[in-house]
Amino acid sequence: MNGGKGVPIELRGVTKVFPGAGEPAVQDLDLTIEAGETVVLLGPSGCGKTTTMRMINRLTEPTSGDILIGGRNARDIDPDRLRRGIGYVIQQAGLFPHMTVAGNIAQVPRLLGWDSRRVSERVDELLALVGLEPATFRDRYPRKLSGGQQQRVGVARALAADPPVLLMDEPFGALDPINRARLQDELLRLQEELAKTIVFVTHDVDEALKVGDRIAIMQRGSRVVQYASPAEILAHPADDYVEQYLGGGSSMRLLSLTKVGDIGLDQVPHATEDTDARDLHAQAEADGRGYALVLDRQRRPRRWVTTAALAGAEGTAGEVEGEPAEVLIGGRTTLQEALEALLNTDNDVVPVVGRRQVYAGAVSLGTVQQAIQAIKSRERDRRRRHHGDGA
Ligand SMILES: Nc1ncnc2c1ncn2[C@@H]1O[C@H](COP(=O)(O)OP(=O)(O)OP(=O)(O)O)[C@@H](O)[C@H]1O
Repeated sequence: MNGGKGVPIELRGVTKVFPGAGEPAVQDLDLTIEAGETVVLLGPSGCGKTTTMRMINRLTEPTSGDILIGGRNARDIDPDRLRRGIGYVIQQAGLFPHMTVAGNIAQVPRLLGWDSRRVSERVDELLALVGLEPATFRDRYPRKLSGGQQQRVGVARALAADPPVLLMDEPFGALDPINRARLQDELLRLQEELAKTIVFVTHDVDEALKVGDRIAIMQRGSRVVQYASPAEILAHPADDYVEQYLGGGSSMRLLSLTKVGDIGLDQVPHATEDTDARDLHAQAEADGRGYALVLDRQRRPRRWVTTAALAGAEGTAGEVEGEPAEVLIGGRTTLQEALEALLNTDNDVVPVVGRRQVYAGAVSLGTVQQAIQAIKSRERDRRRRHHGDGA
């Protein structure tokens, strides 16, 4: 396996029976993970998530079945070599206490025989990548770091040799909620850049929904009850077990998953400040909402004006008095955040801006509601098609 972008992983009929155990920890598991995808294994304690993950890097050997990584059978790859191509992050980082941060990160590159200059450049690059100032952190010992910092170093270490695959076993499980959310955000950012194939174990539903491209919801014996995107799982849980596991609030969760830039936006009457006020007035009248948005010449939202103020105005739209449009949201804002913004302004819409704050549309309560309904019906159709095809 060469470094770099993710490769697919395929589990075929994988079973693991631990010696002396009554039932298999993993039974006849089939799972396909696409290249560059983050797949979350989600399920209750003891259902077999960790065992499944540890078979991918051969820390645990399957009793039967095949695991293909980038098309090659893991069984045919020397375990040490295999593990150098697979970054592994565990809860509480598992850093070596007697080694500095740099020493910990440099482990695999040194094993690979990189020269010391290349190693130290890589260490600094990775520290910066995970948000730690290299000069401050490279020579520290793990005990001098907070839990969140240790976990960042753990991620840097796993990425050291640029492996195509990352296994993350409850990586943020020991962190407080704020640091946990922060590291989840960082992981999403990193993944956008690196496109590794990531297998991520958690039993936290919100974490799974946030970081997963797809989620495998498991029961005992690693039996997969549903394997689908977060939106599909929320819109259409496969059965009562999944529904219970999600614990309700599916629509609320869809709000926190969906980005404003991905939904159909509303349009409010709008014009740039050099437009004739009468034109904007005509637009506002036709719209009937009672207000319009004036943009500056770069099309950035500037102020709200009422239809009444526009009526009879003779000059340009920019000369009409109004309230400054202070609350704006970007396309990467979640619907949940957009709702908060809506609740915190006196207006019933919030303008959405794109690059360079250019006006792109607006969000209202109605827009949010329609978006959630659209997601649900889209997922329903997808499901129907899927079942139709499979019949
Ligand atoms: N080394 C082992 N020897 C014997 N049994 C084991 C071993 N490792 C795991 N098991 C058993 O296999 C089953 C699955 O364990 P596993 O750790 O994979 O579950 P998990 O879903 O990751 O749980 P958790 O969320 O608590 O980590 C459990 O019944 C566990 O007791």
